[in-house]
Parts: sequence; structure tokens; C-alpha cells
Amino acid sequence: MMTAIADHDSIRAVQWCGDCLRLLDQRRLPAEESWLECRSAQHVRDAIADLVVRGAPAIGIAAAWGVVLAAQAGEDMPSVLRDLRAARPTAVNLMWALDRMGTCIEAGADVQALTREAQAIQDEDMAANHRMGKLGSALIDRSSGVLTHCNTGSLATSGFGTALGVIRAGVAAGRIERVFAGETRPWLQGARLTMWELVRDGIPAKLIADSAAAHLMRGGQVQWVIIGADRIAANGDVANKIGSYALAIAARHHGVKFMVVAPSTTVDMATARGEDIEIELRDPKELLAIAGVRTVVDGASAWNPVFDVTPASLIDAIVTECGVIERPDTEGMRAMFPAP
Ligand SMILES: CSC[C@H]1O[C@H](OP(=O)(O)O)[C@H](O)[C@@H]1O
Repeated sequence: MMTAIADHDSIRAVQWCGDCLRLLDQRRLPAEESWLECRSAQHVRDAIADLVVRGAPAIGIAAAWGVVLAAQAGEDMPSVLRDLRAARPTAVNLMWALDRMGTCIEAGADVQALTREAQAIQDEDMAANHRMGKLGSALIDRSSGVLTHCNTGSLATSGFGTALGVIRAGVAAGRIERVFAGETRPWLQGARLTMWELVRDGIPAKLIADSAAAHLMRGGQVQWVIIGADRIAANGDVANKIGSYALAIAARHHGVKFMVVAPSTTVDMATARGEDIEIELRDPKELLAIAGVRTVVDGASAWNPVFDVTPASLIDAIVTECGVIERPDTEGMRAMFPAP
């Protein structure tokens, strides 16, 4: 029986302090827990671009607080919104949060109203995570093993997490007995961040190399692969951390079910299909070194896409706070998220 921890909300990676935004610097975990204080929208934009804060919901929340900082400083809001929007291209939560703040600005919102809106965005995300934890956990049979990818926990959200929230809830409910986390090269979100969260929670988990995932599935210890998302297209295709697509192929081959967990703020019904989603290409240097130590011969180059697209046909369930879409397709997505 795995340890069931009552309260997982202890980690708050994004903290509003009234005139600054404190961010737990995820580049330095798990070696050190250091905080960055952002006192301008530009600081927040740079923090998002440099992965100080990362994870689709978390970057949307941070950007919303960046708008508040800009309003406090009396900055030109159209250019602030534009700069924040350009920080990273794939996670639609960033654009969603900025559109929501922009709508408030157009309606004449003052600093206090914008502060309330940013706080609402953060609080709504937390409520959604706990709702998704319940809905996703209920899909998992007792004595199951699960494999997760990247980091989708408190560090990537307002707290508790999306896919990792389902795992937390599943462990607490006694449904999940084995947890595996993929290291998630090249930025190692799984090794550095997910394992840090799980150890803090007292949830036993095993780290695996990304390349060991199919072998693990073949051995029968895993009944679900559970991942997050950065953008879900109108047909149910899912953009997520690079490596997700390979996991989905292996899962289908081995009869392992595939669950995507994401709040409705990650759903982009204006994007028809996965191939229409911009995939962020990051600096090849992230592949050519580990912890600042070069691992590849000088003169070598690299290609570093940090997301990929899993087609809806390989997904068994998309879990949002609005409900579960089993075997997602355009019809199922439209039924859950009708046109306004
Ligand atoms: C709930 S986090 C969603 C998503 O964001 C992560 O990407 P990154 O670490 O590059 O911001 C990863 O794709 C997670 O699945």
C-alpha cells in the first residue's frame, strides 16, 4: 500500500506578493530551492522564456501577474501583452490568460480589478486541478501502475497538478500502487522536478530513462500512461512535451491506456488539428550539455523541438475539469466545449 498524503498543496511555485511575483527557480531544482523576484512584466516574460517558471498553466498564471505589474507601473499595455504573449509559442494557457486580462483592460479595469482577475485565474486553476484529480483517478482500477512524463505537478500549475494531480489522487484513493516517471530529456523535468515533488509527498516512485518506457510497458507493470498537455486542438490532438507521441505509440502497442489531463484553459477549439500547433524549437545547446557540462563533441549540432503532437486516435481519455472525453474526436470535443 503506497503512502497516501493528505495535503499536496504545500508547493506554491508562483507567489504574488502585492508588488512583485516570486517564482521558484525551476532551473535549479532539485539541487537548490531558490526564488526569483519579478518586479516588472519584462522580468516575468524573461522568466517564462528561460523556464524559471514552466508548465502550461503556471506560465499563464505568471503572465497574468506580469500584466498586473505592468499596470502598477503604468506601462503601455498593448506592447506588454504582445511581449508576454511571445515568451513561448506552444502552451495556449499563456495566450488564454493574456486574452482574459486584455479583455479586462479593454473594459477599463484598474490595478485592483486586474489584481482580482489574476488571483481568480490562479484560484480557478487550483480548483480545476482537484476536480481533475477526482475525475481522472476514478478511471483507474485498483492495484494499477502508471507512467508519467515531464512535470505536471504543483510546479507546473497553481498547485496539486494536472496529470500528477490524478496520480496524487489515485495514490490517496488506493487505486495506484506503482508510479514511474520518465526522466524527460533534454530538460529533465521528470528527473529533476516530478521526482522532487513525489519524494516530498512521500509517494514512492521509480525514475526511468525515457528509452526504457516501452520495455516497462511490455513487462505489464503499467496500466496507464498519464500526461499533461500544452494545447489540445479541436479534434482532440494533443501537443505536449517531446516524447509524449512515442509513449502513445508504445502504449497502444502494449495495450496500456493513455490519459491526457489538462484544464479547459489548455483546450484551443480555434485550432482545428494538431498539425496546426506551433512546436517550440529551443536552443540546441540544451541537448549538447547536461548541467552545463558539454556531452557532445565540439562542432556537433542538434535539433531541439520540445513538444510533439499525439493524435487523438492514440488517446483513451482526455480529463478536464469540465468532464472526461473518452476516445476523443472532433464530435466529443465539440460536445464538451460548444462554440460560444
Ligand atoms: C501541467 S504542465 C503541462 C505541460 O507543460 C510542460 O512543458 P514545459 O515544461 O516545457 O513548460 C509539459 O509539456 C507539461 O506536460
